[in-house]
Amino acid sequence: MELHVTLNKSFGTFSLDMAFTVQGERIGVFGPSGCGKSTLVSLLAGLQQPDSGSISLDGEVLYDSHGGINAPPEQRRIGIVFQRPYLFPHMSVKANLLYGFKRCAAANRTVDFDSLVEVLQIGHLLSRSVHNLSGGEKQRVGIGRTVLSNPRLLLLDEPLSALDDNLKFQIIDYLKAASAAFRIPYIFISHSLLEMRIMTDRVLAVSAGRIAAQATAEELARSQMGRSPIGYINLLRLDKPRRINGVSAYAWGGTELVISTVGDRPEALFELSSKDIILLKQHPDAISARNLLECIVADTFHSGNKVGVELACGDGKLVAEVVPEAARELGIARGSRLFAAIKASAFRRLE
Ligand SMILES: Nc1ncnc2c1ncn2[C@@H]1O[C@H](COP(=O)(O)OP(=O)(O)OP(=O)(O)O)[C@@H](O)[C@H]1O
Repeated sequence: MELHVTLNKSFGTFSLDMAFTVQGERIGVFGPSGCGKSTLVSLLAGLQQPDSGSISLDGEVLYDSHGGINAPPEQRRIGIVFQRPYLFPHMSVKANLLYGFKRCAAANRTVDFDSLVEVLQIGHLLSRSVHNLSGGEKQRVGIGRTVLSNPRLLLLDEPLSALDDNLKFQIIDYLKAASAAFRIPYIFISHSLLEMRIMTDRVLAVSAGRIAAQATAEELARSQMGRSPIGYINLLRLDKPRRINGVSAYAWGGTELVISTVGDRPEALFELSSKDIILLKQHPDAISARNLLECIVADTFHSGNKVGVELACGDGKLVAEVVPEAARELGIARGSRLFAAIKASAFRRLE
């Protein structure tokens, strides 16, 4: 997918003024509340008209204020998944799913109904009314209805914001699976950097109606580390826990991580903040932290008033943060050897 955009739109004191070109299949639009993310979505989809500018998607001009081009939403073939799915209350799940499909020109119908139902695991819901579906089921039906309208681009407008953590990760898997199965690129909109890192390859960072940066989510996470109260979040997918004395030990990077959460799942995603890793120059005699990892400094970076330290711990990678004075005292430089101490309780299970 290749998108060229130049857009201007003003409402009262707010003005959106964006110009960008972006290529890829998993694009993110990241920014705080009120920065203009949803306005961008509605301008791209043709739900609102810009004051001026142009939009071209894969070489096709959808909007051009100079050329007098303004393709209506149905011709743009851009599907939107909203924070809350607007399902038709008087229709069954199946009728809701088929709504967009029936309106889509036969030549554009590349998404097969049965395959979609399987990808989203909604076969058992088809004859149900939408009234008593759970939040996660509703969202799956909403995704299904949008995907079945056979869009060439999906705009995912904060589709996870109304869901609790557990459900969020289920829906992430369904969104990724549907986009991959039917080869539909997406633009994922969110104020969550964590979601950006899980869902996207390239991110447009938006601030006050402007594109502040275009980067990978990883680059953004590192650049925000020193300014963020939660630091840099290490994401660790761990599996096959062993239960020992009320804690779990997961194989990781050729060693083991001891985590105090005892889960029932064979595999889970954990987060660990860069703030929760203590670096030591020498092996201590004894330490209360249950994890003491021998590491090599793979890289360092500056972020705000902190130094980020990328650690290679066997085959595993972690990012820790220290103040510059600590970096000097520890002699931190690429290739230096350190110990990383992490409490078993510092890991938080995300799914
Ligand atoms: N139709 C409108 N009329 C007047 N102001 C509007 C209109 N639509 C949006 N705005 C204003 O434009 C700004 C950007 O709104 P927008 O909904 O695009 O932000 P957002 O980044 O999506 O925020 P959030 O994450 O909270 O949904 C806000 O200040 C909003 O109040």
